[in-house]
Amino acid sequence: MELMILISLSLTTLLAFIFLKSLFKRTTTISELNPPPSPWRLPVIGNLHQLSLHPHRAFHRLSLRYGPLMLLYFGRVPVLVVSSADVAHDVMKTHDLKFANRPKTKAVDIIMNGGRDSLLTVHLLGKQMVKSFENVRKEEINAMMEKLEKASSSSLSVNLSDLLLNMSNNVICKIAMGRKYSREENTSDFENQLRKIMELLGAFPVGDYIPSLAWIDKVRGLDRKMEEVSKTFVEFLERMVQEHVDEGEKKETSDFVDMLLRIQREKTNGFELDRGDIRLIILDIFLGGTTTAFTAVDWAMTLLIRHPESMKKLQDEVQNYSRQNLYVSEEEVENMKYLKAVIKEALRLHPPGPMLVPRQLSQDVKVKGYDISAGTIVFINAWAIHRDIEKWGSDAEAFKPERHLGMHLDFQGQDFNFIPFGSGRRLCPAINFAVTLIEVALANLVNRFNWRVESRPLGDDDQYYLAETTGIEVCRKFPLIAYPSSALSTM
Ligand code: HEM
Repeated sequence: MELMILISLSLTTLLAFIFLKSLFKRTTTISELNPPPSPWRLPVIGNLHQLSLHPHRAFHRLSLRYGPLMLLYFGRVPVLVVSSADVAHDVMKTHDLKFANRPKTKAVDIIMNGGRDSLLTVHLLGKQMVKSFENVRKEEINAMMEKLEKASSSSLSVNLSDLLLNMSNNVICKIAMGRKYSREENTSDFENQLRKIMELLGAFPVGDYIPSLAWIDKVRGLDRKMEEVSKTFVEFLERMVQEHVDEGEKKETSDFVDMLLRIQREKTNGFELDRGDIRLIILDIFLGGTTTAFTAVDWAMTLLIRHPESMKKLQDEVQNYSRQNLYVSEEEVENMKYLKAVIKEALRLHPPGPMLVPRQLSQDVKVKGYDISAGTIVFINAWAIHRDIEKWGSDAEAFKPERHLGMHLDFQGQDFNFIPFGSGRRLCPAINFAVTLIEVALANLVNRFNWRVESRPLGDDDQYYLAETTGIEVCRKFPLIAYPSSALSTM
């Protein structure tokens, strides 16, 4: 009996020792961790109260105090904010693979069925493919020019933002699905659905960050709206894919859906695709492309109209190369150095995704001596990096296309001081697609027309013309209303 008591006492002591040892080890490991600097935070909401309607600006302000690698909490979710080229290099190059996931939010789950990564998107948006759709761009830019010509001959203003959005939407629709789904085609429901999806993907589902408050999303109808829009859009895409199947080989031209169906049939390069994959790839292309390319031209035009000396320089270059033709071709645009500098400068000051697209860390990692845990969401504040005076000089906030003339910066994210399309394995797959469209659209707008806007009655031109929307993609808050007048006849 005594022996039994002795054995059980020894066992209990041993177990207690093992338990305490592991507990002790755990606490020392946690206390040995060196997390990045963090601003103070509130118990339930974390740092959410420190964000403003323009998170890239709020993050920038905080980073001036807490440094280029800063840890915030959205509710209980850790969020890393990167605000210098040096740290961006470590995240997107040194540890690229660990930082390559995209966060799975509720919206991605419901609307995009969890989301998927596809190499095919890269293939569809590659250089050769982009070239083969030159005629589509020409047709749609000319359609926009016709409207501008009408406004010009009656001295009327135009909503240039709207025309640009319509043009780029039409280009993407035709290339992806073989036809337009625009207001003029009486298929505006497609545009509305797309807009709703973008709004919902950019919405802030409280439950994703503070699970105990998930009921708020239900009360404000967010969950229901996501389910509805997802169902309607899936039905639309399914109908559109079926139309392509029914038309089969009869069609003369081929679009992305035809190509994906062919890959599905022939299992090209071992790709196995189902209908769900095809729908998601097409949706991905719309979500990535609908507002970004138009926004870049919209900001470039805003900046040029506000800097007449740059506008004049650009018009001289374009008209010189295009020999006063009505349409400036993509071949002519190739040689226009100032045009390329203007576009880089517009993307530097107003990257359409100022914080890129969020990523999520898949494994624990050490960056610049700080420990960051798996699951942390990561924002790269490209907007702040693009305005860093250490790289860009004391005039970093100014629009000066000339600064790019002596530089060899490209859009591939090799130099982390300039990353409007991101970098590394998550680099935007549509750089060629976007830049080709932006260059040829901008060249044609300034080749054919002189532009002016009305001064604001209250003299608040800066606040008005440079005001930004909120959200992950940042466009002009107010549409660009401008007066075109013929530039070719005045030469
Ligand atoms: C000026 C125009 C554009 C800009 C500035 C831009 C920028 C970006 C950025 C910053 C990312 C995330 C990169 C990263 O995480 O490192 C991205 C991803 C993406 N972009 Fe673009 N983009 C533009 C145009 C387009 C267009 C026209 C399309 C489609 C036709 C497109 C499709 C995509 C897709 C599908 C992704 C997701 C890639 C992934 O998650 O791996 N983008 N883009």
